[in-house]
Amino acid sequence: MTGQAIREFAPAKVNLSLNVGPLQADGYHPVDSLVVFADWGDVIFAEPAPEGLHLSVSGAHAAALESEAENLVLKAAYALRAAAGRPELSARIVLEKALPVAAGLGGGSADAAATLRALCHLWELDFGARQLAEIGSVLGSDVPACVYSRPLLMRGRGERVSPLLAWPDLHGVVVNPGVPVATGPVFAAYDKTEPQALVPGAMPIAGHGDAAVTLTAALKNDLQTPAIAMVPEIGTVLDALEGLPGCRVARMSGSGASCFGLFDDEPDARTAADEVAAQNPSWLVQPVKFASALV
Ligand SMILES: C[C@](O)(CO)[C@H](O)COP(=O)(O)OP(=O)(O)OC[C@H]1O[C@@H](n2ccc(N)nc2=O)[C@H](O)[C@@H]1O
Ligand SMILES: Nc1ncnc2c1ncn2[C@@H]1O[C@H](COP(=O)(O)OP(=O)(O)OP(=O)(O)O)[C@@H](O)[C@H]1O
Repeated sequence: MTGQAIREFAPAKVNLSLNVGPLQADGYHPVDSLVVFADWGDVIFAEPAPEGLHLSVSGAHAAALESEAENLVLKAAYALRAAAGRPELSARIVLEKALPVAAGLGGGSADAAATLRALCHLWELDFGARQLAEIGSVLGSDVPACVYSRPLLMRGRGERVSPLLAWPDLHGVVVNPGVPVATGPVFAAYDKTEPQALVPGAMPIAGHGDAAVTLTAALKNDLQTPAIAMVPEIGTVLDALEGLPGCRVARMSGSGASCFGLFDDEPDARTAADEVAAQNPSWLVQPVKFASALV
């Protein structure tokens, strides 16, 4: 990459809560989810190229990805070019893949959203966040949320996002047991559990961390029980998090297998992360801050 490269952070998405309604005719489920983003994620670099769209992938989890043509980064680049009506636009893109793949952290969606932001800048296109979210919504249900990458409510099948203006920073630990989980089969397993009609949640208001953690503790993830039935390691991770001193909430994110624990402050979260990592050396354990000013 040259000095002209645009850098965009692609933070991990965590669903603090996830209510899921019954399967709709379009093959998707209505959701109501309180979503936050971590100071941990992938990075996208984009720079000018003489012609075409080119991607190279590096980083700890690069090997888990399929062909470059299937990568959501290139799909996002093509979608943006089409939306702009400018097929001649070109770029060289590098993805540094730090997030585990198929982990419930929205990594592919985060990469797609970061690509939209980076190329919009590189190509000097006049699209705002709302338009980028709309362009990205066909690539994945989590892409609109990832375009904003700040605390928000996600509704519809993921395409309706409402950023939360007064949600505080929170400290936590994200743990992934190393078992990839495909999203579709977890929703399908949920369908066998007689889903209830979705009751829209109220707009959460929590000006300080303690109120936000208390509010989060009262919520749930409807996919957690079916996911644990499919992947028992998720239950083991939740038991480990719940047993840590100072853990106020332990829950699965998205369709799993990643889970998070919330703690009162950063030192508590770091101590807990060290302890769970020491006891489970094969797990990916990451202390994080869920923050608003990430992208
Ligand atoms: C579980 C969440 O991560 C929560 O944020 C999202 O709802 C899923 O987001 P995603 O991974 O971007 O999902 P997509 O790639 O759009 O969809 C994968 C599959 O999950 C199922 N799916 C996804 C989203 C949704 N609201 N209802 C669904 O039933 C569908 O079977 C779909 O074919
Ligand atoms: N850049 C990318 N990063 C991750 N996965 C990608 C990417 N491009 C394509 N994919 C494909 O997308 C699928 C989902 O991967 P991802 O890591 O986004 O899952 P996830 O974290 O479970 O997502 P979600 O939380 O949105 O359900 C995988 O099968 C993967 O091969």
